[in-house]
This record gives sequence, structure tokens and C-alpha cells, in this order.
Amino acid sequence: MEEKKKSTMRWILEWAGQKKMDYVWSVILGMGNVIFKIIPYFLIATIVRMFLEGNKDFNTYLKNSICIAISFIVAEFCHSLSTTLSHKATFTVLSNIRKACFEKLARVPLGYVKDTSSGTFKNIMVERIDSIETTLAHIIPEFTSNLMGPVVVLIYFFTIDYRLALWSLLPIIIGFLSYFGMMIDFKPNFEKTVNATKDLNDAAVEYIDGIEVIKAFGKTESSYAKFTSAAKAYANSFISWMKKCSIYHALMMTITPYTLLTVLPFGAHYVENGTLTMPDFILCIILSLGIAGPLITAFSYTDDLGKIGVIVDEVVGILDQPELNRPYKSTSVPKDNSIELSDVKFGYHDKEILHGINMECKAGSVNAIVGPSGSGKSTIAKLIASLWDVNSGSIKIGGVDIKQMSLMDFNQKIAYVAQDNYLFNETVRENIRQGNPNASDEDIIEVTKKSGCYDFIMQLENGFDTIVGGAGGHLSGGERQRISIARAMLKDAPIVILDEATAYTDPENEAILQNSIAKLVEGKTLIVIAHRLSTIKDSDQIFVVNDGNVVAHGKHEQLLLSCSLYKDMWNAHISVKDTVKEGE
Ligand SMILES: Nc1ncnc2c1ncn2[C@@H]1O[C@H](COP(=O)(O)OP(=O)(O)OP(=O)(O)O)[C@@H](O)[C@H]1O
Repeated sequence: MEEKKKSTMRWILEWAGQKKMDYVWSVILGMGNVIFKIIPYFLIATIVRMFLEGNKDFNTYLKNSICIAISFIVAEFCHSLSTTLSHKATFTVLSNIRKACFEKLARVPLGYVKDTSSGTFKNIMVERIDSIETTLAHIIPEFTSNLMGPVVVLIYFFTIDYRLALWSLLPIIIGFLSYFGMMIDFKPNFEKTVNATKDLNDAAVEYIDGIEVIKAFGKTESSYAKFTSAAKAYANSFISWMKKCSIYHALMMTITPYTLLTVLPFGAHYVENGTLTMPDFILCIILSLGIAGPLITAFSYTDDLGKIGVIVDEVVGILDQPELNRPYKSTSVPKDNSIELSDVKFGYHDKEILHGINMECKAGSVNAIVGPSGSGKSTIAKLIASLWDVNSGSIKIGGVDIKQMSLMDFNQKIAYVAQDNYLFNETVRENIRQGNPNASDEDIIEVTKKSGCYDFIMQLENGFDTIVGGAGGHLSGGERQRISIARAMLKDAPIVILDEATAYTDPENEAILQNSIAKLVEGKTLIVIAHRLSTIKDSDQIFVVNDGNVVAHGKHEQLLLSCSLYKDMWNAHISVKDTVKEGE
């Protein structure tokens, strides 16, 4: 909570880490830029004064002119160094923000990631973070110099003639009042455009992700309509905001630069009545020209600062998400690889799905969870795999509550293979290596032979170097599952959870896969969820789940006698098998 109160700048400096000093130097050099840009004003004033007083010393004119040139060169040098440093620090900020977001997503419950569309995450973590780069890198040197420069000029102006200095401020004040009119409701308006951008991203991602269904059901036009209406809403949000701002913007841009509007008539009047000398009048004209332009530039950054603030709020929104309740360092070490669930209750949102699950799986045993669709089997598996936190009750591994184990230690213990395992858009080899980053190419080949996928991999266009499309799209469901099992085998974790890991497999490959699974789980604690009951009937223990409760557990033969639900499921399974056989 306290984190939220941090200002945008404090967040940015924190993300800058060790590069914070680059920002400090950028400001110092930005100030150097200001000073060296102001010096020419004094020198021009001196030259004008000398000229009007009839001074004919050419050398003095030349020296002053050279000094003006040197000042401009040094100012430019300071400016470019200041910008380089702030760019460097800004790239560190962007990279640290992204790192923090990615690390955070690995530590939050799966639900937060699943409930937020991938378009939204991509939009925040890629485009929106990127969009602050230019502003952030330029804001420090440019804002400093464009704000401080006019302030110093004004101070000098006041020492020459305070009346004219005050008159020069009048158009600036009127111009800036218009600017503040433009800033009314800046945050809600900008947030509206941000949300419109997110909706557009979501619509685009949804359209692309669902293209198969859209084509199959001929929904192209209606789905496209969703995207175009999001694009229209996006454009409208900008246009209506711009409409509101345009009058204020026009007023500001026309009034603010015209300091001469007041300085010329009043200056002439003061010269006329003898209260201002001609050289001072000319100097005042030059000074008045140097105030408005930089101030307009400086203030244009305040609206960019507002945008950065909104983006930082979005990032903090991700970073503030409650994490899985796990320490960074384990406080206890499990004595073995047994699993124990005690009175586990859990709901995805407000609705409770599991109503007090109790399960005991001995180290090295084979355990199956069966039950009707929607009864909560996968939910139990996901809780054991630490993808979510239980609402109450506990899950212990080797007698240690998993909440006492760091995610890193926990992950060493468990290999989780689900029905739809994600394959990255990389080579087959690298996808398998995800199981163990230290595995050699030989280890990978060996594991594919054991898991029965070596032959089909060798038949792919580039063998192990074949790039599988995003989510493994270039492979069949069964091939993806076999690669996922090879990946899990390579991990060699002592506890294995298989959630419908063979669902896509055809009868021909079923035997190969079962064989490879048997190798994968040798000597390990296995929890398997399978609809094909014949694949789990030899398990040491079968848990029958119905409507979020374990209604029975025991061996296959015991359950056939004692649990009517299991008996019905078994009979249904056998009859389907028979029907399939008859049809063959
Ligand atoms: N991410 C989620 N958000 C909300 N509800 C969910 C989520 N995942 C599952 N559920 C709900 O939780 C209940 C249990 O789902 P679960 O996937 O655990 O059942 P299951 O027994 O594995 O089903 P199946 O055999 O069909 O895979 C279902 O009613 C399901 O709709």
C-alpha cells in the first residue's frame, strides 16, 4: 500500500538503480547548457550598449562575438552530453520496469494473469513502457534548461527595468492560464485514451488468437466489426479530447509568444518620458524575445509528465498485485516426496470450488484423480503445482507446508504436464531444454528416444532445429504432448503431475506414450488425472472427486465395490472402449 503513495519521479529514480547518478549529471549538465545559453544575452547586451554609446573598438566587438560562439558550442556540448546520460539512465529504467513486471507475473497466482487479457499485458509491458522513453530521456535536460533559462533571463530583465519585465509577463500569464484550461481533466481524458488503446489491443489479439474459430464459423465480418469499433472508439477518444483542448491550445500558442505586444508600446512610452534609456530599451526587447519560447517548450513537458504518471500507475498496478504466499528462501526442507492435502478449500473468484479436500500420497506412489467433468480435478492439480494458493487448509510436501518453500525450491520438486502445454516459438530442441537449461544436446536426444518422440522429430523439416510456431501451432496435439512429456522427463523432478497429459493421443501412440510415462515416473510420486480409466486402474490409489469433494479413495477393485460413481464411470468407459473396438 505504501508503495502506491510513491510519486512518479520516486518510482523512476528507484527503477534507475545505479544509473540514478546519470540523471543527476544530466540535470547538472542541463543547467550548464542554460548558463552557456544565457551568457550570449549578456554579451549581446554589452555589444548593443557599446554600439549605441559610439564605441569603435573592433577588437572588443570581435572578442565578444567569439565568446558568444564559444558559449553556444559549450551549451550544445552540455546539452548533448546531458541528453546522452539521460537516455542511458532511461533505458535502464525501461529495462528494470520490464524485468520487475516479468518477475512479478511469475510470482502472482495464475488467475491474475489469466483474468487479464494478453493484449493488455503486451500493451503495458511493450508499447506503453516504450512510449515513455523519448519523453523521459528528454524531460530532464530539456525541462531544466527550458524552465531555468527564462527564469534567469527574467531576473536579469527585472534588474534592467522592472516595469517592462512585469509588462512582458502579461501575455505569458494569459497564455498559461489558457494552458491550464487545457490541463483540466487531463488525467481522466488521458486514461480514457489509454483504455481505448487497451481495448484496441485486446480486440486485435482476440481476432488473431481466434482466427481459426472465426474462419471455421464464418464470423469474419462480425469479429472484424469488433476490431473496427474498437479502432473507432480509440480514434474518437483522441478526437473528442483534442476538440476540447484546441481552443485553449490556440489561445496559448498565439498569446504567449507576443511579449512584444506589451514591451514595445510601454518601452517606447518610457523612453519618451525619459525614464528608460534607448540601449536599455533595445536590451529589454532582446530579453523579452528569449522568455516565452522556452517556457512553452518547458510546459509542454508537464502534459508528458502526466502521461508518464498514468503509465507508471499502470505498471505499479501490476507490481502491486498480491503474490503467491511463498518466501524468497525456504524455511524448511521436505523429508521426502510425499504429498498431503488437509481440508483444502479453494474458489477461483467468490464461488468455492473445492470444499475441504483431504488426500495423502506416499512418496514414490502412483495416484490418480478421477471424476466427472468440472468436479475439480485440474483445480486440485494446479493447487499442488502452486499455480494458485489455497483459500484455507494446507498442502504439504514431505511434511513441509508448500507455503514455507521458495518458488524456486518448489519448482525443483515438481514437473507439471497439462493437457495444453505451451511450446515457445523456438526450436524443438530449445523447447525440450526448458526442462533443464543445463542439459546437453545428447541428453535431449536421449530423452526424446525414451519418450517416444525421436522418430517424429527426425521426420520434421529441420529435425531438432525445427521452429515450432507460437504455442506449438506447427505440431499436432499429440506431438505437442509428447514433447511436453520429454521436457518434463528432462527436468527429472521427484514429483510428477500429469493432467490429461495423454488426452490428444491416438490409440496407436497411446501405448508408446504410456510406456514413456512409465519411464518418466519410475520411483517418483505421481499424480495423474485421466478420463481413460483403463490407463490408471493399476494405480496405488485412486481418488474419486465429485463436486469439489473427494467422495471415495482406494484401489480400482475396492472402488468398483464401494463407490457407485466410480463403478458407473468405469462401466461407461468400458462400453465406449467396446463401441470403439466394434467400429474398428
Ligand atoms: N480459471 C478459472 N476461473 C473460474 N472458474 C474456473 C477456472 N478454472 C476452472 N473453473 C471452474 O472450476 C470448476 C472445476 O474445474 P476443473 O477444471 O478443476 O474441473 P475438472 O474436474 O478438471 O474438469 P475436466 O475434467 O472437464 O477438465 C469448474 O466449474 C470450472 O468451470
